[in-house]
Amino acid sequence: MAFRLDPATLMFATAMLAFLSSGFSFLFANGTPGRQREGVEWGRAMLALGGACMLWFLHPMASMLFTFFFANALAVLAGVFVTRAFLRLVERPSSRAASIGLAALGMSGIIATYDFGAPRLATVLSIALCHLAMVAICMRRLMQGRNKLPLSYCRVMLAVLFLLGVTIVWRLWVALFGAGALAVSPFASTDAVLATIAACCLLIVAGSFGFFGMLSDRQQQLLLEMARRDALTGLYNRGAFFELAQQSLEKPGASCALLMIDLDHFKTINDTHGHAAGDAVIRHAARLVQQHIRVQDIAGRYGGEELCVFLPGCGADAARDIAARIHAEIARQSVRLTTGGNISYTVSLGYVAQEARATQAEERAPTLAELLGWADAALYQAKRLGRNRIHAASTAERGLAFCLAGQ
Ligand SMILES: Nc1nc2c(ncn2[C@@H]2O[C@H](COP(=O)(O)OP(=O)(O)OP(=O)(O)O)[C@@H](O)[C@H]2O)c(=O)[nH]1
Repeated sequence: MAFRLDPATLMFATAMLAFLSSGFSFLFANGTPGRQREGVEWGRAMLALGGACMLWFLHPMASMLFTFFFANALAVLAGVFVTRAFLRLVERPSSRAASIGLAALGMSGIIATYDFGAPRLATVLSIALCHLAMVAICMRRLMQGRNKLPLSYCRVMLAVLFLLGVTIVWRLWVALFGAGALAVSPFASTDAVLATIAACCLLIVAGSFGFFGMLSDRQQQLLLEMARRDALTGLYNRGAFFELAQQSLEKPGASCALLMIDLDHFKTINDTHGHAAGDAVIRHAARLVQQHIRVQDIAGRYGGEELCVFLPGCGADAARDIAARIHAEIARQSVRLTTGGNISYTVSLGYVAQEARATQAEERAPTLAELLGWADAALYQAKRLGRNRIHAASTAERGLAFCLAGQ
């Protein structure tokens, strides 16, 4: 017995699936910190797709305005929202103008048919072009952003989009060169029409699975990153700093440096301007430090008003340059308070630089605790010599820090 799906039943099932997926998308988006906008966009896409399928399903009992104009307009909107959701997912949100352009492309054929009596083929053509543009943009962006996205979900999404693209082209081909008017009706029981509705189901089920898989993975990464950051400054917290610096230190051979930065007379700033102003000063210093280091450097908040930076691959000269830049920039700038007025402040810096081990093979590599001890001893010297200065850990200070650590 030949098995054949009837388009109306398939359309009804697709509408129900889309509404279900839309509900889950909104729930998911609202339940995650920061109300994920890409989840909201996906929810809108599913709602529009469900609405379009439901209106098509109701075609025997509703007017052309609903079953043709609104239904096709919702199908176009679904494509626009899917594109917006993907672009947000890969952190390249689409502009309003681009979304309007995509919607206008899809709507042009619908308006030509409904208002100006153009053949229905114009509608099929404009919607197909709009949806093909959606598939092309989403696939391109997914390919570009695949290094940052979980590979398995990314593959699922690419496969779904590819199949969707193939069925759209097939349907367009049949509509252009196939069995005339029958081929363009969404209720024609042709293979191309059935395949298009089945591809919609695939987009809803496998597409939603892939999309939310990628979204929840990214959310997890975000939460992990937040747990490693200091809430006031956004730099790494003490634990994360130790972990990352230790990992970097374990890479064999290369030189490295460690910088300790302490705000001068910070208690006076707090006492004079209040704790909120003190917080603003710490944030300001952290921002300047972050601006003057390289991407591979690791900046952390060591405690209170003390910041630290691990500089992998940096010898003594480079470490001195970076310290000098931070020191000079902080002395040059002042913090503008929201309550009015400015605060000028200075910092003291201590650093230690460890040259590449290849040149001193006989020496044992220092541990992170030792580097921290030496940089701290250098910072103590900078404070003792009058503050607002940079001090490099000398051999004597290295010895002193060794003794203190050994006590
Ligand atoms: N506003 C604010 N103050 C903090 C924070 N953490 C630590 N402090 C304050 O920072 C001050 C540090 O004071 P001290 O250790 O005496 O250092 P200082 O006044 O900077 O003196 P020197 O370091 O010797 O120049 C203390 O009063 C702490 O209460 C913070 O997160 N926000």
